[in-house]
Amino acid sequence: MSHGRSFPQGALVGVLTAEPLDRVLDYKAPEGGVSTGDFVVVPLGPRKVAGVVWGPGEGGFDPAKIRPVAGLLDVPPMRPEMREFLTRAADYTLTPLSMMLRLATRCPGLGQPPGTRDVLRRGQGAPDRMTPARARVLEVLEEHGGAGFAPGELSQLAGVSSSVLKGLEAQGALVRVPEPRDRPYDRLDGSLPGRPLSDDQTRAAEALRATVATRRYSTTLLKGVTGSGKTEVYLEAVAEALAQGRQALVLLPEIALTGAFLDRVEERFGAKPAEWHSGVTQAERRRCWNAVAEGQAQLVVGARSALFLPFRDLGLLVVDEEHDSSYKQEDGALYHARDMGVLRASISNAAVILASATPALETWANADAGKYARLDLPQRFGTASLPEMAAVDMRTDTPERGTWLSPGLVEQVRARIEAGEQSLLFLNRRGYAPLTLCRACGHQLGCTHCDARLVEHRFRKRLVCHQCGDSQPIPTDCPSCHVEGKLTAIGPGVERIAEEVTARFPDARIAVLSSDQLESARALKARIEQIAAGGADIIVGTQIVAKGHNFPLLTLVGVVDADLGLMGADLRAAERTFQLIRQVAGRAGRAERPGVALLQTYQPEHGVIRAILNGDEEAFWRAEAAAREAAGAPPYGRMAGVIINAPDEQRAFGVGRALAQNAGGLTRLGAQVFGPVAAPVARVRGRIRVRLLVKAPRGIALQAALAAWRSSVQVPSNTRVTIDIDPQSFY
Ligand SMILES: Nc1ncnc2c1ncn2[C@@H]1O[C@H](COP(=O)(O)OP(=O)(O)OP(=O)(O)O)[C@@H](O)[C@H]1O
Ligand SMILES: [Zn+2]
Repeated sequence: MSHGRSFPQGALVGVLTAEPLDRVLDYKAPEGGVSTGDFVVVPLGPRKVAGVVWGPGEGGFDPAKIRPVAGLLDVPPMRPEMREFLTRAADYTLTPLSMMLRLATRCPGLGQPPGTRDVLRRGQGAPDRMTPARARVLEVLEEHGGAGFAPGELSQLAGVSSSVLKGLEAQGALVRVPEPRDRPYDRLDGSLPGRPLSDDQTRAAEALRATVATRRYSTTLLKGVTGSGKTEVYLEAVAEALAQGRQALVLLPEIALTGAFLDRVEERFGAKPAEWHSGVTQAERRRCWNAVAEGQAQLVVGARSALFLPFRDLGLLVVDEEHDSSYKQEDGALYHARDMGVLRASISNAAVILASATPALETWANADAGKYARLDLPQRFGTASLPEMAAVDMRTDTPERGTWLSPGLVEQVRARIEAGEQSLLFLNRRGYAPLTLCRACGHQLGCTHCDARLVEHRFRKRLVCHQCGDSQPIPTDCPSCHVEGKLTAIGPGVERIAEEVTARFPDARIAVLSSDQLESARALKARIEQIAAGGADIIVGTQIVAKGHNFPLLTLVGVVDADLGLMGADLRAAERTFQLIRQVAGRAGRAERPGVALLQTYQPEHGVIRAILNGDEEAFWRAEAAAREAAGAPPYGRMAGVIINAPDEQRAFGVGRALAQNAGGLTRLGAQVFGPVAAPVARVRGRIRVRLLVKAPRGIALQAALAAWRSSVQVPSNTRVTIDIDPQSFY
């Protein structure tokens, strides 16, 4: 029956698939007809692939050759808002629509009926003997807190063959049980009372609730100093969305933060929300995707890709720590989750809350210009006060040779240990040493595939390339001159700071927190909870510790190298340094005991260091905004990066020069084109990278001009041209 379907059987329809074709393909509607938005299966060559009916077919092909749609998938149709969002996001980021659709259909087993499926769980039995492979399987189960896994997923996660699982199953250490797919989520109760709020918090919470209650699009910057209780406040806006019967999405920049957030949601609304990020199982993803589509999931906490979930009625989007650079997706579809989130919300009539203690300059400027509303929480919650901040002048308070901590900072750490308080030493550099050098010939150890130095990781006993991830054992003799025993580690990474601290305070309990420790989200959460409960005296960490954690006993933050971020020529060097150091300093003194943050620097008179210390944030943003405006830089001008990736230099520069010569369409609009030049990291995984940079005034149709520009140049098949709109990184 074709009743209610807009395309009756045989009608020509356009179907978008996630295959890399970059166009909508024509098919004939099947028996019963289809409507725009329906999820379908279509034949493509010899295969069958999933797709979405995008509208009427284009026609113009031999009708006899057009094949019919093979079937409909049992999934709620894609809503018009979602189609509009994908289209506009694709246009904005110059990404093929098919790639956007792929982001929006990342549901394992899309359209398969719920029913049950067999999963493996931990059983009562013990293995007869423990092998490393068996131990890994049990560890994975342990880490996921008793969740069941499809056998294939479990063997993949544990990196073991299916025979290992069979062995464990035979001994009863694993049991196979049927599990219903897509169990509904527990109801969140928005009417439960929250914690009593301070006056500032109440004011902000009421204003946010009001924006949600309008059921119209708006964006509000919630700027609150570290520890002011932004989470507590935006949970009130979530309560309002729940009261309205609409869905809410909270984006967090780091999986390690979701654990604490889930607990707070449970405490506030009586149940846990849905989760969407790389740390959840396939079954959980599927459950989340389907429950979001059906409107059964009321609240989702997730990583940036959660923006592409099929919400039935999104009423609120919160982007927590909105300044965080991890919201920019840096490969595949290059999009910024904050900006695309605002787009998505404006299409769905949803309210947006951008929460941060140190907003992105873009956000600050949008609030300053009145495009976004702004709410401030100027004080920490309760009796806690903001940490006192001071510089350690490394020119006079110089560390001993081969060490990195100044005598002044060491004394402060000692005092904290004696008082039973915690210290955090922050250095945004993973590994043991950023450079390994041969003292005999001066050779620096580099990656064979990339333009990058190898970084020593003593913990893993390997040299690692941070560009491509390749690693090798640490050699004993120099690969260039073959002299033995002359390879020397130069400069510190967190592991080296931990080594120094261990030598100075042999009795202290030291915790190293770095993103490369390959821990599962659950293990990391447990470690963070343990530290928060007082399980460490000294924490040594990279930027992973700067974000949003609450360590009540922490009263000292030492920034090992405050100058580190200031050296690059990056457009955002000042902004990033300011945000990172103020964030990490904000970990100190969050409970009753007051905190101190000490910045080791060789240039205490540097403008950015002074701004960080004196805490006059508005003055900093205003100065930074003025400098950007004078330079025509974002957000006052627009930028697009062009990255050409080719097997050799000739081809890369060939395409680059052709682009530069064809730039008339852009320059006529007032844009400037710089390059081609070899990228700062000119070789990655053996391929050559060349860049161009486009600077344009605001208010021109930049994307259209860029698209025309890109297609005006012949690109050899093994060469890729990527356009990065509003680039965040320039490597
Ligand atoms: N109204 C309140 N009642 C009780 N405790 C509160 C209240 N508001 C905040 N807190 C507590 O204060 C601490 C800081 O709150 P929260 O983590 O929300 O701050 P934040 O502004 O997000 O900080 P940051 O930007 O540093 O992540 C938390 O331990 C939180 O539980
Ligand atoms: Zn490499």
